Amino acid sequence: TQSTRPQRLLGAVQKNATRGDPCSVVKAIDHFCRHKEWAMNVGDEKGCILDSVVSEINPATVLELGTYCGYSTVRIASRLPPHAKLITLEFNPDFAVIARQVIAWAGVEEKVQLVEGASGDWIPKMKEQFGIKTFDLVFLDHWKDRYLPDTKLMEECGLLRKGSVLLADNVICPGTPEYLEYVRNSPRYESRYFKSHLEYTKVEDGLEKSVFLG
Ligand SMILES: O=C(NCc1cccc(CNc2ccc3[nH]ncc3c2)c1)c1cc(-c2ccc(F)cc2)cc(O)c1O
Ligand SMILES: [Mg+2]
Repeated sequence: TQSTRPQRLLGAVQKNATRGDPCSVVKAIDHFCRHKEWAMNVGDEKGCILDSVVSEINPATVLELGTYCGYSTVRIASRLPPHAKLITLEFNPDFAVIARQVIAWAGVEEKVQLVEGASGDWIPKMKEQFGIKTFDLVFLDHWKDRYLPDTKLMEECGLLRKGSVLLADNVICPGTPEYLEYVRNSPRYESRYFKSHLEYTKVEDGLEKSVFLG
């Protein structure tokens, strides 16, 4: 039977990356997606912006919405301080199966909790299920029409504190117009656009970094 693109991406990691070396996992995925098959990872160019935001915040608690194959999960987890926790939500079970193996190959599973399900169901349960008070960083990379409703839900559930950072992928391509309008016009956020390109292409895309002001 035919393999899926995530399965072929995992194969490239197992063939070309060194177990326990997150950087080699990231490089193997980028090489595969640039030279073999495009895939919707945040990619190397936007990934460097993600890295700098993570290093700047040095977060103790991170929420990632949209794991896919675990590429950004590995990038973030490999930069977290000891005892920091990254919770990553994935709705698609086939993606989750692959992501767990990519995360394990990179050797960052200690810092990562992959939860299968939808953001709308899990965000209200974060505090009771995982003992989370607030998130220092949220990386939004799931269904683009969920960015705004989930941001409002996180506000309502008290998961954001003064200084919490939202970092949103794909605000240009595929685009998240309602989300952008909200964070750029709300007095409760200080928002900034980091211009870049759609992963592995010359098409414009970028990340929006929005600090919650409380
Ligand atoms: O759409 C995108 N990603 C989201 C996505 C997509 C499919 C499935 C899932 C299922 N995972 C999922 C769902 C709901 C969820 N709720 N909570 C967790 C959670 C997890 C998620 C995307 C697309 C493009 C793109 C494609 C084509 C093109 F031409 C240009 C650009 C580039 C990207 O960087 C992208 O990130
Ligand atoms: Mg994305």
